Amino acid sequence: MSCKQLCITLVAICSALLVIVLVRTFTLVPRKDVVIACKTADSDFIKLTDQILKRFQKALQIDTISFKRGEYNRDQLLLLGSHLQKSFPVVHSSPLVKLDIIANYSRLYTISGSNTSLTPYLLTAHLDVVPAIAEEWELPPFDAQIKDEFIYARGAIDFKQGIMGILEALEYLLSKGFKPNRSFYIGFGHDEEVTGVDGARAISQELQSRGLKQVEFLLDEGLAVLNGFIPGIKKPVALIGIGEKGFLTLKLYVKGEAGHSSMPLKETAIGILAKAVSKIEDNPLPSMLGYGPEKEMLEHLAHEMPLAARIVMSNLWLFGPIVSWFFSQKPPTNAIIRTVTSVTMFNGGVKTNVLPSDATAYINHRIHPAQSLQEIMDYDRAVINDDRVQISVEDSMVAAAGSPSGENDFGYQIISNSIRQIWTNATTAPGMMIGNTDTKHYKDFTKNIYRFSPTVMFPGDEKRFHGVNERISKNNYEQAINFYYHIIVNADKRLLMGNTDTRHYAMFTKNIYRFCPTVMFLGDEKRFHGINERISKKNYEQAINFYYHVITNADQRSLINIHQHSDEL
Ligand SMILES: CCCCCCCC/C=C\CCCCCCCC(=O)N[C@@H](CCSC)C(=O)O
Repeated sequence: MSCKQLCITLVAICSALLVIVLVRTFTLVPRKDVVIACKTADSDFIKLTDQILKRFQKALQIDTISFKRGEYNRDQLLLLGSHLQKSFPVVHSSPLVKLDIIANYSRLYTISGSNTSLTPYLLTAHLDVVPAIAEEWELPPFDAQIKDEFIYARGAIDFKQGIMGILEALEYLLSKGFKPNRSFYIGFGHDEEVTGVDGARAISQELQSRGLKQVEFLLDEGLAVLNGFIPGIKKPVALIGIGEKGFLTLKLYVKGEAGHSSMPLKETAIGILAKAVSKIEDNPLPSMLGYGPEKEMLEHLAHEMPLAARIVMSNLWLFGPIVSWFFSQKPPTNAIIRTVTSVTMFNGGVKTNVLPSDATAYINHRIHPAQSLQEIMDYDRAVINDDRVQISVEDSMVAAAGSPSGENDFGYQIISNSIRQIWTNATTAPGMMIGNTDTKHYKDFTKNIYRFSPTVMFPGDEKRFHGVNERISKNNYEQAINFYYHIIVNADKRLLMGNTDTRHYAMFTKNIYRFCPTVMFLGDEKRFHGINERISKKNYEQAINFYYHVITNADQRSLINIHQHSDEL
């Protein structure tokens, strides 16, 4: 090939790449319904009264701690149960609501809708919290004190705002006479923090034993309304978890030889294990960017970014390695692109002058959906590369596949629209839940599993999860209640409003109606988007006259003046 031909080929390749890059950059724009913003002045806005605030604080003061599987504060769970019972009298006495206490502490509410042809949906949350080291907190973790408009307490964002928010919304709706069309369930597990095997799993079994086969969608805790987490985007980004990372907890064990510390061996069990752990920390797993829900997330968000970032994010096939490097720099973004590794426990030795007879460490991986448990085990074994370190699986769960997040996916769009009614300046996008939830116990009921917590977060707040100074602002708690209010109201509809163009006009009126002047017989429904679509000449004449009457009737000042035919005037 001559130099000229080479140049022409290179220019052709670069031009083709440029065209692909630009086409992707300007065509990846997600659906954006027009939603009616929820305003504090709205007649159905639920205001954070003193009473509402006090019962939330009371719920936070009850230390429903889970320590390990089967080990949780049973008395406190019972106390929280009676607090809920007292705080929400309408919910607990409504003929539309049935409450079942499952496995002693979990709660399953069944809310009966009038239209049994609509598939019910499921809202879930958990009653338990993780322990807290009180001395490290600014304010005591189980006092729920308020400082600078924030309520500080263990469980404030994980996840008693969900428990109380859902019940506040339901209490309000029922007290206003709300009678749902669509039935729904509310499931509160009592041991989510220790895998939910006693609580959520039992709720799921109860639903199965009742013959429930399917729910329309499930909404559990999850991602949040994030400010400043995603490089290049200034406005809040509300991520709806459509997938969930798996987890793998490995136990590393080294058998040593006890003896007098004055005559040490070359290496002790602790030394051998420390080297293994150090190798694990020094060798993070590779980036999986582009192979999981994070790809969809970035493509959804690209149009919100400045041009250069938009080009990069719309074309991960080309710029993936740069983005991977960039995202690896901070823990929250690093968590979405790879399987992460945390050495969470290390034990060995009994006395300062005794050589340790053994040492144990635990490694907790959160697994990217594109990788298998086996791959991670093999990777760790190869990195440690020392047969003296025994590796066994303590606990595991495979990652959850991505739930649908398309234009017509009812659950996703209901959640997305409800978010945007509350956080009107936020953009929503599908994301990957980096922690774990109780949703694993409900996966047989639906593919439409979504994970979103109505929590507003700023950089640094991620450390409050399971850390110190967990808190929520009063305003955010009010938003959480109203978010669940809109979820319940929006999900009560048969169809997404977005199935017609009406969604683009929603800001102008609540009075939106859908009717085609078409006469149909059984079987004609297949003609829609099918074959042999047709209309009779007579029907077309009727359609013209129907619109004639719509225009002339709507021209009246009020309903009283409506006439039947112009010749009757
Ligand atoms: C670019 C996007 C970055 C994403 C940033 C995320 C910021 C933080 C948002 C949400 C954090 C979610 C983590 C909290 C998980 C809460 C639930 C929980 O703790 N579950 C337990 C379950 C134990 S059972 C194995 C868990 O350890 O995961």
